[in-house]
Amino acid sequence: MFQTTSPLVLGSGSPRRRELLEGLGILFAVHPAVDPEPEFVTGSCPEEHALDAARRKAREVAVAYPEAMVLAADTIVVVDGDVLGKPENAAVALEMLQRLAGREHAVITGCCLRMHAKGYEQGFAVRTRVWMRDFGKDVLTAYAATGEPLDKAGAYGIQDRAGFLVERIEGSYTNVVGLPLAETIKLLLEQDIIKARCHETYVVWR
Ligand SMILES: Cc1cn([C@H]2C[C@H](O)[C@@H](COP(=O)(O)OP(=O)(O)OP(=O)(O)O)O2)c(=O)[nH]c1=O
Repeated sequence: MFQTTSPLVLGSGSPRRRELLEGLGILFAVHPAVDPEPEFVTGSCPEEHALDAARRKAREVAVAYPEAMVLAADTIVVVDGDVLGKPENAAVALEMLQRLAGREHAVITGCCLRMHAKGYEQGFAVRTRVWMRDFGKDVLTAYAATGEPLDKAGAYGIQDRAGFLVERIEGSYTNVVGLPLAETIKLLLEQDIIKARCHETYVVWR
Protein backbone atom coordinates (compact mmCIF):
# COMPACT_ATOMS: atom_id res chain seq x y z
CA MET A 1 0.00 0.00 0.00
CA PHE A 2 3.06 2.22 -0.05
CA GLN A 3 5.75 2.61 -2.62
CA THR A 4 9.29 3.73 -1.90
CA THR A 5 10.08 6.78 -4.01
CA SER A 6 13.56 7.60 -2.74
CA PRO A 7 16.36 5.32 -1.44
CA LEU A 8 15.70 4.13 2.09
CA VAL A 9 18.04 2.18 4.37
CA LEU A 10 16.89 0.50 7.57
CA GLY A 11 19.82 0.90 9.96
CA SER A 12 18.73 -2.02 12.09
CA GLY A 13 19.21 -5.76 12.35
CA SER A 14 15.86 -6.20 14.08
CA PRO A 15 13.68 -8.66 12.13
CA ARG A 16 10.59 -7.05 13.72
CA ARG A 17 11.35 -3.61 12.31
CA ARG A 18 12.01 -5.13 8.90
CA GLU A 19 8.73 -7.08 8.92
CA LEU A 20 6.67 -4.07 10.06
CA LEU A 21 7.91 -1.99 7.10
CA GLU A 22 7.82 -4.85 4.58
CA GLY A 23 4.24 -5.56 5.56
CA LEU A 24 3.30 -2.15 4.18
CA GLY A 25 5.04 -2.79 0.86
CA ILE A 26 7.94 -0.46 1.63
CA LEU A 27 11.22 -1.38 -0.07
CA PHE A 28 14.54 -0.65 1.62
CA ALA A 29 18.08 -1.90 2.11
CA VAL A 30 19.16 -3.24 5.50
CA HIS A 31 22.43 -2.22 7.12
CA PRO A 32 22.59 -2.74 10.90
CA ALA A 33 24.75 -0.40 12.98
CA VAL A 34 27.58 -2.14 14.81
CA ASP A 35 28.82 0.45 17.31
CA PRO A 36 27.98 -0.40 20.94
CA GLU A 37 24.86 1.21 22.38
CA PRO A 38 25.31 3.89 25.08
CA GLU A 39 24.94 2.87 28.73
CA PHE A 40 21.85 4.20 30.48
CA VAL A 41 22.75 6.70 33.20
CA THR A 42 20.45 6.13 36.20
CA GLY A 43 18.21 9.14 36.74
CA SER A 44 18.45 10.40 33.17
CA CYS A 45 15.45 10.72 30.85
CA PRO A 46 14.65 7.36 29.19
CA GLU A 47 13.16 9.04 26.09
CA GLU A 48 16.39 11.02 25.63
CA HIS A 49 18.41 7.85 26.07
CA ALA A 50 16.43 5.88 23.44
CA LEU A 51 16.56 8.83 21.05
CA ASP A 52 20.30 9.22 21.56
CA ALA A 53 20.85 5.51 20.86
CA ALA A 54 18.71 5.74 17.69
CA ARG A 55 20.61 8.86 16.55
CA ARG A 56 23.95 7.12 16.98
CA LYS A 57 22.79 4.15 14.90
CA ALA A 58 21.39 6.43 12.17
CA ARG A 59 24.55 8.57 12.07
CA GLU A 60 26.82 5.54 11.83
CA VAL A 61 24.88 3.97 8.95
CA ALA A 62 24.16 7.27 7.14
CA VAL A 63 27.87 7.84 6.49
CA ALA A 64 27.91 4.67 4.35
CA TYR A 65 24.80 5.79 2.37
CA PRO A 66 25.14 9.58 2.15
CA GLU A 67 22.41 10.05 -0.49
CA ALA A 68 19.87 7.72 1.11
CA MET A 69 17.47 8.30 3.99
CA VAL A 70 18.48 6.10 6.92
CA LEU A 71 15.96 4.99 9.54
CA ALA A 72 17.22 3.67 12.87
CA ALA A 73 15.50 2.90 16.17
CA ASP A 74 16.18 1.78 19.70
CA THR A 75 13.69 0.12 22.02
CA ILE A 76 14.07 0.02 25.80
CA VAL A 77 11.97 -1.31 28.65
CA VAL A 78 11.79 0.93 31.70
CA VAL A 79 10.75 -0.16 35.18
CA ASP A 80 11.33 1.77 38.44
CA GLY A 81 13.67 4.14 36.63
CA ASP A 82 15.88 1.26 35.45
CA VAL A 83 16.34 0.28 31.81
CA LEU A 84 16.14 -3.39 30.94
CA GLY A 85 18.12 -4.31 27.85
CA LYS A 86 18.42 -7.73 26.24
CA PRO A 87 19.08 -10.59 28.69
CA GLU A 88 22.40 -12.45 28.33
CA ASN A 89 20.85 -15.82 29.13
CA ALA A 90 17.67 -17.58 30.31
CA ALA A 91 18.44 -16.92 34.00
CA VAL A 92 18.70 -13.17 33.43
CA ALA A 93 15.58 -13.33 31.25
CA LEU A 94 13.68 -14.94 34.12
CA GLU A 95 14.86 -12.23 36.52
CA MET A 96 13.67 -9.52 34.13
CA LEU A 97 10.31 -11.21 33.58
CA GLN A 98 9.79 -11.61 37.33
CA ARG A 99 10.50 -7.91 37.73
CA LEU A 100 7.88 -7.02 35.14
CA ALA A 101 5.21 -9.53 36.25
CA GLY A 102 2.03 -8.27 37.91
CA ARG A 103 2.62 -4.58 37.28
CA GLU A 104 3.08 -1.75 34.82
CA HIS A 105 6.21 -0.83 32.89
CA ALA A 106 7.01 1.39 29.92
CA VAL A 107 8.38 0.55 26.49
CA ILE A 108 10.08 3.45 24.77
CA THR A 109 11.31 3.46 21.20
CA GLY A 110 13.54 6.24 19.93
CA CYS A 111 13.58 6.71 16.15
CA CYS A 112 15.86 8.74 13.95
CA LEU A 113 15.65 9.54 10.25
CA ARG A 114 18.84 10.93 8.75
CA MET A 115 20.23 11.87 5.34
CA HIS A 116 23.93 12.60 5.57
CA ALA A 117 24.34 14.52 2.27
CA LYS A 118 21.50 16.93 3.13
CA GLY A 119 22.45 17.26 6.78
CA TYR A 120 18.85 16.28 7.52
CA GLU A 121 18.02 14.65 10.82
CA GLN A 122 14.75 14.21 12.64
CA GLY A 123 14.10 12.15 15.72
CA PHE A 124 11.36 11.34 18.19
CA ALA A 125 10.58 8.91 21.00
CA VAL A 126 7.30 7.15 21.73
CA ARG A 127 6.20 5.68 25.07
CA THR A 128 3.74 2.82 25.54
CA ARG A 129 2.45 1.68 28.93
CA VAL A 130 2.32 -2.10 29.35
CA TRP A 131 0.65 -4.14 32.11
CA MET A 132 1.92 -7.68 32.52
CA ARG A 133 0.02 -10.40 34.37
CA ASP A 134 1.89 -12.45 36.96
CA PHE A 135 1.66 -16.10 35.88
CA GLY A 136 4.21 -17.25 38.44
CA LYS A 137 7.71 -18.66 38.24
CA ASP A 138 6.94 -21.94 36.39
CA VAL A 139 5.31 -20.19 33.45
CA LEU A 140 7.99 -17.50 33.26
CA THR A 141 10.75 -20.12 33.45
CA ALA A 142 9.13 -22.03 30.60
CA TYR A 143 8.92 -18.87 28.48
CA ALA A 144 12.53 -17.92 29.29
CA ALA A 145 13.59 -21.42 28.19
CA THR A 146 12.10 -20.93 24.71
CA GLY A 147 15.03 -18.66 23.84
CA GLU A 148 12.66 -16.01 22.50
CA PRO A 149 13.57 -13.41 25.17
CA LEU A 150 17.26 -13.34 24.26
CA ASP A 151 17.17 -10.77 21.44
CA LYS A 152 14.47 -8.59 22.99
CA ALA A 153 14.56 -5.65 25.36
CA GLY A 154 12.94 -6.60 28.68
CA ALA A 155 13.14 -10.32 27.77
CA TYR A 156 9.78 -10.59 26.05
CA GLY A 157 8.21 -10.25 22.63
CA ILE A 158 4.62 -9.05 22.74
CA GLN A 159 4.26 -10.27 19.14
CA ASP A 160 5.28 -13.85 19.90
CA ARG A 161 4.68 -16.36 22.70
CA ALA A 162 4.80 -13.64 25.36
CA GLY A 163 1.63 -12.07 23.99
CA PHE A 164 -0.36 -13.93 26.66
CA LEU A 165 1.68 -12.27 29.44
CA VAL A 166 0.43 -8.83 28.46
CA GLU A 167 -2.91 -7.91 30.03
CA ARG A 168 -3.22 -4.56 28.32
CA ILE A 169 -1.31 -1.68 26.84
CA GLU A 170 -1.93 2.04 26.54
CA GLY A 171 -0.36 3.56 23.45
CA SER A 172 1.17 2.21 20.28
CA TYR A 173 1.43 -1.58 19.85
CA THR A 174 4.01 -1.37 17.06
CA ASN A 175 6.11 0.82 19.36
CA VAL A 176 6.41 -2.16 21.73
CA VAL A 177 7.37 -4.43 18.83
CA GLY A 178 10.20 -2.03 17.96
CA LEU A 179 8.99 0.63 15.53
CA PRO A 180 6.10 3.07 16.14
CA LEU A 181 4.49 2.92 12.72
CA ALA A 182 2.08 5.87 12.93
CA GLU A 183 4.89 8.34 13.64
CA THR A 184 7.41 6.65 11.34
CA ILE A 185 5.09 6.53 8.32
CA LYS A 186 4.07 10.17 8.91
CA LEU A 187 7.71 11.24 8.73
CA LEU A 188 8.51 9.07 5.69
CA LEU A 189 5.50 10.56 3.86
CA GLU A 190 6.45 14.13 4.83
CA GLN A 191 9.98 13.59 3.54
CA ASP A 192 8.72 12.08 0.25
CA ILE A 193 10.51 8.81 0.90
CA ILE A 194 7.31 6.83 0.40
CA LYS A 195 3.93 7.52 -1.13
CA ALA A 196 0.59 5.79 -0.98
CA ARG A 197 -0.15 3.39 -3.81
CA CYS A 198 -3.73 2.45 -4.67
CA HIS A 199 -3.16 -0.35 -7.11
CA GLU A 200 -1.17 -3.20 -5.69
CA THR A 201 0.49 -5.62 -8.02
CA TYR A 202 0.03 -9.11 -6.70
CA VAL A 203 2.44 -11.82 -7.74
CA VAL A 204 1.03 -15.30 -7.37
CA TRP A 205 3.59 -18.07 -7.03
CA ARG A 206 2.43 -21.50 -8.08
C1 LIG B 1 9.51 -5.18 24.33
C2 LIG B 1 9.82 -5.84 23.00
C3 LIG B 1 11.03 -5.66 22.35
N1 LIG B 1 11.29 -6.29 21.16
C4 LIG B 1 12.57 -6.12 20.46
C5 LIG B 1 12.60 -4.98 19.45
C6 LIG B 1 14.09 -4.78 19.22
O1 LIG B 1 14.49 -5.64 18.12
C7 LIG B 1 14.71 -5.28 20.52
C8 LIG B 1 15.37 -4.15 21.27
O2 LIG B 1 16.69 -4.01 20.83
P1 LIG B 1 17.21 -2.75 20.00
O3 LIG B 1 18.59 -2.46 20.50
O4 LIG B 1 16.21 -1.65 19.99
O5 LIG B 1 17.30 -3.30 18.51
P2 LIG B 1 18.08 -4.55 17.94
O6 LIG B 1 19.36 -4.76 18.69
O7 LIG B 1 17.14 -5.71 17.85
O8 LIG B 1 18.41 -4.08 16.47
P3 LIG B 1 19.34 -2.83 16.01
O9 LIG B 1 20.14 -2.33 17.19
O10 LIG B 1 20.20 -3.40 14.93
O11 LIG B 1 18.37 -1.80 15.52
O12 LIG B 1 13.65 -5.82 21.32
C9 LIG B 1 10.33 -7.09 20.56
O13 LIG B 1 10.57 -7.66 19.49
N2 LIG B 1 9.11 -7.25 21.18
C10 LIG B 1 8.80 -6.68 22.38
O14 LIG B 1 7.66 -6.86 22.89
